[in-house]
Amino acid sequence: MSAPLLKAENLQVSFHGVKAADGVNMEIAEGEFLAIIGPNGSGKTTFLNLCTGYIRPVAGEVYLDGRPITRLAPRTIARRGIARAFQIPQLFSDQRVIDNLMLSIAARSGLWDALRPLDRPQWRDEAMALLEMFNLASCAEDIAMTLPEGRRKLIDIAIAMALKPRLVLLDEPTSGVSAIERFGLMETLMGALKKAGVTALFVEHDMDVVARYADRVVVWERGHVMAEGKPDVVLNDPRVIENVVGVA
Ligand SMILES: Nc1ncnc2c1ncn2[C@@H]1O[C@H](COP(=O)(O)OP(=O)(O)OP(=O)(O)O)[C@@H](O)[C@H]1O
Repeated sequence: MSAPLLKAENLQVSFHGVKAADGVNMEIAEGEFLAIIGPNGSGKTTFLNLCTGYIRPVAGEVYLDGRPITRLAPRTIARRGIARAFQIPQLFSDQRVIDNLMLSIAARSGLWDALRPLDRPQWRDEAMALLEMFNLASCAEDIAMTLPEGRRKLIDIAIAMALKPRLVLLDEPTSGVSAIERFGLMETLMGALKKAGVTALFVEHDMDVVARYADRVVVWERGHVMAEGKPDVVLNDPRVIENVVGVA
């Protein structure tokens, strides 16, 4: 079996005595779509922060392709191939969608400066290709804040894809999106990631979304993994139903 793309080993971190990571061990294989579920405050977002360098553990390691990344800066981790989209989309809301994309591409290439034009043909072409990936080409000229939350979430993920990641971490991709829009959003999102060959780890509270889109599920409880496996098995585990599914 090939080495995992990402591996976490015995991660530990506390905030004011609360163990937000209490011996986290988990792996994700290349190409996998992995869902993280768990009650509020169980440490799911903390885990994403540990994987992306936003916080550092007091013990434990995170490995990407077998190399430790635990104490690297967020920018360095992003360059190594882990991109992230947040629960609340991190967009320049008063800018056009295409500008949001071009800014990210320009920042990645290290060529952006405020005194030179942002709209360059090669950045525009790449931005349009990213928007097309997520069926967003028709809103390229729209101001980001005028779009519904589902589209804003997709734009945020398209921006994350500008980093050409191998792994994307998605914190609640369907939160704030209506039940009607949710499956359309996930269909577009997961279809695009699969086509691009990108591995995905997503935190999710909607168990129907998890059941449909996750290859595997890990269940968080008080800072560690309490169960994992195929969605149809895990989501029917009485312990998971009692602690997570029943309260989601
Ligand atoms: N930067 C921080 N400073 C202080 N406490 C924090 C910080 N980050 C997380 N915590 C605490 O750590 C615990 C785990 O929080 P975390 O946000 O990781 O949980 P979660 O499972 O993502 O919750 P939710 O489902 O509500 O988003 C909580 O008690 C939270 O208050």
